[in-house]
Amino acid sequence: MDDIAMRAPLAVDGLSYAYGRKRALDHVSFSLAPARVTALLGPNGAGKTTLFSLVTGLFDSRTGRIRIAGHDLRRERSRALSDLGIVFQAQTLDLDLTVERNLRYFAALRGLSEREARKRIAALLEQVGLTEQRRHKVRSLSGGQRRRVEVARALLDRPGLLLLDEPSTGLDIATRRWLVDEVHRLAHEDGIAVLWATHLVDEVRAHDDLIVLEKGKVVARGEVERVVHDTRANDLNEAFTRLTSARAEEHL
Ligand SMILES: Nc1ncnc2c1ncn2[C@@H]1O[C@H](COP(=O)(O)OP(=O)(O)OP(=O)(O)O)[C@@H](O)[C@H]1O
Repeated sequence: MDDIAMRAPLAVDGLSYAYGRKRALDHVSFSLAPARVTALLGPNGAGKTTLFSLVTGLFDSRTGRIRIAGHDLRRERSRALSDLGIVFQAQTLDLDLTVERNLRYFAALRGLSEREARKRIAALLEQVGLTEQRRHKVRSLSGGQRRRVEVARALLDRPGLLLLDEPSTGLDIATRRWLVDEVHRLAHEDGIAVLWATHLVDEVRAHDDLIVLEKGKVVARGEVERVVHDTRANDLNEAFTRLTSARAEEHL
């Protein structure tokens, strides 16, 4: 790992993971730059969720290394995780609590003071357009509104790194568009490094960074335009098909 990667918002080096004999990640290495959106693109089963489980400390691997903002996840776990915000693929809010209560519990878990939490929650609810719904039970919100609450929750503790695991699954078009715009704004204006796992090519923008994962391996990495160019494709859709189906053929 070089010096820049050592201090990157996220640096993954030689990471492997297996479920029993099933290898899910195979020597994965990459680092993220601050203030950039990096799309982690891979077909179903490529290993995206496994990678997220390792980066969030849910799983542990003896093979390879993860550093968040320069802190080794294994040796300085709480410092490393304190810089991380995450939106999971599955819905993780308490449905019987109000929007505000959900956020306050999380703020307390993260060690925010009452005063700081109140200020931060008000600002974030404004930002995600849910001030009016703050006293509503989450159960009464639409899927899109729930996702907005989860984005607000991920940002409560001002993370330098934001992970989103297929966050647009099941969302309406307007919320999907909002999410893609909001995530880019957070990166470009607030300097957050974003890792966005998806299998939907249309959520990726030309100037984003890209990591293509296929069968647990990184098969392409770099700015989207560069990957498209290097694959001799006309667009990302074609590049993605080539990168992933070429691999599939190799395995036949
Ligand atoms: N608990 C498990 N036990 C055994 N194999 C698993 C388990 N979880 C995942 N796998 C396998 O590991 C590989 C990677 O799965 P993973 O869920 O990380 O991929 P993914 O890219 O997130 O896919 P998806 O887009 O479908 O969520 C797949 O082959 C999957 O079948």
